[in-house]
Amino acid sequence: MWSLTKFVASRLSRSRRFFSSVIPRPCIIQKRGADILHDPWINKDTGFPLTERNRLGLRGLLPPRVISFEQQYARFMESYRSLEKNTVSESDTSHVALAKWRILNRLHDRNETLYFRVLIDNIKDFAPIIYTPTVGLVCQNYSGLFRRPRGMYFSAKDKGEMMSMIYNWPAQMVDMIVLTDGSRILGLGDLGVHGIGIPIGKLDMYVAAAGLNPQRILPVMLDVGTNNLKLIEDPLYLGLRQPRLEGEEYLSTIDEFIEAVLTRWPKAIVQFEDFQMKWAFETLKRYRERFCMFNDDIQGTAGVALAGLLGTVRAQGRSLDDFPNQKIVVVGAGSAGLGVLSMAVQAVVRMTGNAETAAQKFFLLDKDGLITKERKNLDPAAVPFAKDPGLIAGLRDGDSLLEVVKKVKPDVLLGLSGVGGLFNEEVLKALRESGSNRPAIFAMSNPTMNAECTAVEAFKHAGENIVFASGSPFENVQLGNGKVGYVNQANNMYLFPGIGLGALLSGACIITDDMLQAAAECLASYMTDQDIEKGILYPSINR
Ligand SMILES: NC(=O)c1ccc[n+]([C@@H]2O[C@H](COP(=O)([O-])OP(=O)(O)OC[C@H]3O[C@@H](n4cnc5c(N)ncnc54)[C@H](O)[C@@H]3O)[C@@H](O)[C@H]2O)c1
Ligand SMILES: O=C(O)C[C@H](O)C(=O)O
Ligand SMILES: [Mg+2]
Repeated sequence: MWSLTKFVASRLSRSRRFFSSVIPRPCIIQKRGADILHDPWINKDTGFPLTERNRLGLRGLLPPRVISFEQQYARFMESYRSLEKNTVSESDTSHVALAKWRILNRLHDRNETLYFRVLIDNIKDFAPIIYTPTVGLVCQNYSGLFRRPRGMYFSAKDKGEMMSMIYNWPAQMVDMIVLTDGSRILGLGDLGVHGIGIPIGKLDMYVAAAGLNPQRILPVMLDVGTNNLKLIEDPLYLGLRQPRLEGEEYLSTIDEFIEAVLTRWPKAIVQFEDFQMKWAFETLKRYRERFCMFNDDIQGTAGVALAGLLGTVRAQGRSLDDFPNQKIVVVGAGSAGLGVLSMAVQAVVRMTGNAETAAQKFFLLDKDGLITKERKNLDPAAVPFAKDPGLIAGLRDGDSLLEVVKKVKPDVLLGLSGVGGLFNEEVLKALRESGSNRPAIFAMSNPTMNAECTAVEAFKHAGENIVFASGSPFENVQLGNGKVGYVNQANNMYLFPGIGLGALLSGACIITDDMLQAAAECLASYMTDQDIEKGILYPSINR
């Protein structure tokens, strides 16, 4: 009996392997009637054929005509495109972006199959709507836009209850969680519970770009209060109207949530997103050896920036071995800036075997200017990157960005400050004089308003020969003689879906620095010499 079972099982699994690539497997559902139409995971709207309407108790609950998936798709795209036609002036841009987000969001709430199909097929056009920059606008207006909840909300008031709450989530399995406490949403500051838009957008990218199962993802908001007074005073604010928890109280709340998640889904991967710097570093240190997690703003960003920096050396006509000789000024000593610096330094150490050389070529500024060893009360995470003041003649603690660019003459200016317009005309013109044959500008802060400069400004003031990348998307710039100034989107979206998918498929227990370094190098390696020569550092979003 045993061997017969084994024989049948082996036959079945072989035929299953053959057929699974050809025939879609049936989806067995317990629900019937209206419950199906209200479940976006299985709803097909008017697409249910008559046989299914009979079997599932849907007859009479839908208009009689069956509208095929393809017709529904075309109808959706037509309404979406008609919104574009209504844009008459620049000032309409954010209204139109929000209108586009609304119709995508309604589709998401109604019919996930169609939603993800249109998203995957039109990722280049739709990413700026469901993700950066429009998602920032959505978070800022969340209370007004809220119609239906998505994901889970745990709050400081739920202490002691989280273990049972986690079982309220309807899916049996969860592979990927994106978690935020809303304390630093893009460059928009503390948005409290409104920050849930970010985990939702990130997980949409996981499905669209990495093919994760949309029924096994979970966006989570951990609402520990907000220090944004405007929100606390708003009677319609949907989150806790109290100051943020601090210290042990804060950490024990996160601990309780993590314990609940890992009890129900021990293999779930957790991406920490948009935590203010102190908690971003603290939670990474606390959990990274204990379960499969990473901090996207520190580690994902670093990988994408490193790939861009490696591409830049090539674009300057130098060999990759020359990377350690690049002078790089990083503006912003927060979770993202420090993450980039530590990964870039690690890369140099790997190339040269010398930690001293590694630290020499990088210069770090925060809101108080250049950071040197003379700086008082420096955040411990920034200490390894503090400069020796005597390194370059006249370089002093607190030097302004303009002074630093003039004295250091960098090859790369990389902004993660969250301050729009920081790379002003004077700074960009000083970079032009740096002597680098092809200076690079990474204006990585999000959303668009917070970019350190626009693409047009960069090509205008720093010269047509630059390499340009920004965190939020900009159009390519038309230069003289019919030439094009290429705009790269240096955004962690190029890595986090792959990091999560890789961790999931490999069954990794933790995510190591070496894995992230490998991911960055892999991203850099996709680019051909022809792309790089044009100043293209990353694959197209469609790819
Ligand atoms: N492109 C991407 O993939 C990506 C990834 C992560 C973060 N970001 C963006 O980077 C920005 C910063 O994120 P973070 O998590 O590091 O924030 P953070 O608050 O931790 O750090 C901001 C840093 O900028 C410094 N700063 C502020 N004003 C400055 C000024 N005038 N001059 C120089 N430095 C100044 C602050 O002192 C601080 O060190 C945000 O806008 C975020 O959207 C982009
Ligand atoms: O969300 C993004 O677009 C990138 C990054 O994670 C950020 O915080 O800005
Ligand atoms: Mg982020």
